Amino acid sequence: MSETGDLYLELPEDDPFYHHKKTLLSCKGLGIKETLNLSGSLSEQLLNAALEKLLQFGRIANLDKVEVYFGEVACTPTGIYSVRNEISALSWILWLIPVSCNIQTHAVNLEALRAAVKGRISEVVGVEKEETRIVDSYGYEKESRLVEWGHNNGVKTKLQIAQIEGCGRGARASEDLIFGDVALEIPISSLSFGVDAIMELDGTLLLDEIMQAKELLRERYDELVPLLSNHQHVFPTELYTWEHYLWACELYYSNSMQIKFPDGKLKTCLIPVAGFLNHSVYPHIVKYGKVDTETSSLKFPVSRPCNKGEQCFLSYGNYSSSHLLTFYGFLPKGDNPYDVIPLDFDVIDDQDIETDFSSWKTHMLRGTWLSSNHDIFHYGLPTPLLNHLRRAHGLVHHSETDVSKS
Ligand SMILES: C[S@@+](CC[C@H](N)C(=O)[O-])C[C@H]1O[C@@H](n2cnc3c(N)ncnc32)[C@H](O)[C@@H]1O
Repeated sequence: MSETGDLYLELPEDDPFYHHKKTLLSCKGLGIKETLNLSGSLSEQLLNAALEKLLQFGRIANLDKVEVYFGEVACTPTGIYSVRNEISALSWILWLIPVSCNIQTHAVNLEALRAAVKGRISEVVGVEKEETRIVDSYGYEKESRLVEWGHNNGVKTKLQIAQIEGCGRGARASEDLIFGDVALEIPISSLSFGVDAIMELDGTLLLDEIMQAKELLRERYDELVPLLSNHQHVFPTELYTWEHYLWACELYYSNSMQIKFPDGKLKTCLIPVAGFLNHSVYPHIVKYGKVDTETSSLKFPVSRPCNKGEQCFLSYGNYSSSHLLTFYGFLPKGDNPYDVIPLDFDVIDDQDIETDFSSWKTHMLRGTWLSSNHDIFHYGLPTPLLNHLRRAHGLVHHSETDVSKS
């Protein structure tokens, strides 16, 4: 925000879908850099217009691969691409609006804009909310002991563990949470279960299970690795270490999260308490995974309100329902925008494709098998796929299919 009351929006050049997003922005009459003037006294109408422009930009800036691919056709009449995208776009806008400003009129406008964005955040999920039936709170001793261990080791949480119908255990808000509230904060020192944390489980069946599982993994590793070392050219020793093997198993057993540490390294961690958070296509927590260097902790802020007693959901990632079923053993409720079928086509021999950055090299279709709407025309064919098919049949020259020119 400048002294003149301007708010600057910019699509970062290192965005992995920069060229596609640039094209989508231009379809909306927007550039990769936009300025929003918030000076003077703004009428409600002007403020709404500013919010719409911010949202159009924010939605496109926050699209992921699948959303970019279906960008044109997926956008609903309300302008929403997906619940995940809408939540990310609105929270991106909130981070962008400065919290303070010396000039009184600008400050009033900023406050009104923040209030309007917060209003939209509360409305995003609306009737699609996931209903949660709590079976029991803190019903099991070992979960309570883990939470207690967390408290003693600097874990701060506004969540309670509960037995939830259809989800096993889950986490629910122990107080009303609004945008930006940190639902869970784990100190860097507790980002993986150490020996002392595991020893908290002493005397429980869970500890036996963990120890047995670890022993079994070690046995399997000890059996396997000597065989691999006979074929070093295929299985280089440095890749088949005990640490790498454990890492793969942790992933396999699905409770881990990929966390970026202050040294820039990505590590797979089993995070206490966070491991109780269930997944939803209408998540509360979407922005996590990087250690905050100022506090040396990992924070899980909510991006939409979660009322006291409501189950607090995380987004595990942009996974299809079949992936969630295969690797996590459950089907998410509601229409999952990541239910897509990848399509494999031969590359078309067209020189323009090499130079056109906004051309797709892989394609996909929306999978309707798990959707509540099986109507064949509900999703339609995505524009990049149609363009590819037209080019393959020589119906149109590649450059003519550029959406910005259509
Ligand atoms: C990280 S754990 C979450 C805590 C887990 N519910 C428990 O009882 O320990 C991931 C597992 O939770 C379950 N889960 C996560 N989200 C779910 C959902 N929306 N519906 C049903 N089960 C879910 C799946 O079994 C998944 O493999």
